[in-house]
Amino acid sequence: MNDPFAFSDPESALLAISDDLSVVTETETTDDPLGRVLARPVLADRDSPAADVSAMDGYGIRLEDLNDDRDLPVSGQCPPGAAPPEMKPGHVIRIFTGAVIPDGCEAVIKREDTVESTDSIRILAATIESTVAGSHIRRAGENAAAGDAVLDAGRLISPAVTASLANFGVTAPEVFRKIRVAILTTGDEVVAPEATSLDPWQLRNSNSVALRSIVSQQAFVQVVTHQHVIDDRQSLSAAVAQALLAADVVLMTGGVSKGDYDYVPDVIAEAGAEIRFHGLPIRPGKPILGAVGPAGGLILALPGNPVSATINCHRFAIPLIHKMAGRQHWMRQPALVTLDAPLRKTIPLHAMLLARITGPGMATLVESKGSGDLVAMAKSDGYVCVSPQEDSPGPWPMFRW
Ligand SMILES: Nc1nc2c(c(=O)[nH]1)N[C@H]1C(S)=C(S)[C@@H](COP(=O)(O)OP(=O)(O)OC[C@H]3O[C@@H](n4cnc5c(N)ncnc54)[C@H](O)[C@@H]3O)O[C@H]1N2
Ligand code: MOO
Repeated sequence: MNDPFAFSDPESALLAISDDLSVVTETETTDDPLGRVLARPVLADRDSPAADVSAMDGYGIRLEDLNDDRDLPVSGQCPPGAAPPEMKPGHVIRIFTGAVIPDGCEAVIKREDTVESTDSIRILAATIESTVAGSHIRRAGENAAAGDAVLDAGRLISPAVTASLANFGVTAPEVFRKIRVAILTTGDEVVAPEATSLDPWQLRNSNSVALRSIVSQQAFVQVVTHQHVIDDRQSLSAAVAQALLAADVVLMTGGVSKGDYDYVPDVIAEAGAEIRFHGLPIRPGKPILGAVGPAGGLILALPGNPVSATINCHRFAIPLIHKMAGRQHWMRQPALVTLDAPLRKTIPLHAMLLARITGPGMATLVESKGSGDLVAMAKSDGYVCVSPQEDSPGPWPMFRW
């Protein structure tokens, strides 16, 4: 591990390594696009809205018929889902939200701004004053004209985007293929979570589950393998080589610091990867290693301590995987929170501290015994990122699980 650090903060390390990672180019169409990354811009197939439509339930009127001294006869109905009827001069037409505006109709009056009788209405004086051409009318193409690009390539398909896709008739958009992730945990003391009779020197493999949970929250990730390897150099080399062939991203935990069995850095270098950083000024996670594989894949070797592995997978792997998945805006913009109290001590490192949301823009730190405290981590909503030598309550960025 190099000291001084190759980068002074997590963002610089992320930006530097991101430049060398390969970004997916292969595409596919999917009828289940939620959470995937759009590979091509989407163009409006028709004006949106397709015609002038009413924004309210009420009455369509010509401006010349707007006056306060008479009842206006209602000449007919203009419902949505039908071509608009003709509108006679000197009359209003009953119109409904979303219905197409008939020829000659210049404004819509909301029905609550009228006094309604059986076959006529009287418009309230204040409404007559305020009504202008276009009142409560949505104009054809005001959202987008046919042929306009309404969604850019590189957009994450959120629930909001699915609605827009459906509106423009795109049911199976072209998206980038999924990013393949391999998870390799290491350590002779680590046993499967199913294990029931453990020796005191054994512990269950929580890192494999944490990493899988974090990456699987992204619909554009496919976990192709998750494997546990003992601290044996040859087994580790074989597992890393295999993972690099099978996956775009290899996430490892354990064996990355300074112990006699910490083969991970050497094995990664021997696999032909270029190590961009080994050690960053962060806590937890100081021994973290980031490398770029021979084909531009990401290798992130996270410290074995469970809180460290979880936080740093979330902090480093997720934005980089977003970049590799083709997302245009891949660097996250976490919300700022203010803590309910100043920090008890300062450290010369970027601290990532487990925290719980207590209200809008407010959080409290979760008491924790350190980077092995999975009990504290389960009580947290995420972690706040505090700059070196700071003890102020913030505001600080908070990443939520
Ligand atoms: N001399 C030094 N020693 C250590 C340093 C250092 O800078 N100098 N850094 C410390 C820090 S910080 C961390 S974090 C750990 C990271 O070490 P490793 O990545 O080599 O991790 P291990 O030693 O393999 O394991 C640490 C800890 O985590 C447990 N573990 C490992 N894998 C799993 C898993 N899959 N699921 C659950 N728990 C796991 C393991 O049993 C250990 O208790 O190094 C410090 N030492
Ligand atoms: O990364 Mo270590 O987790 O600071 O204990």
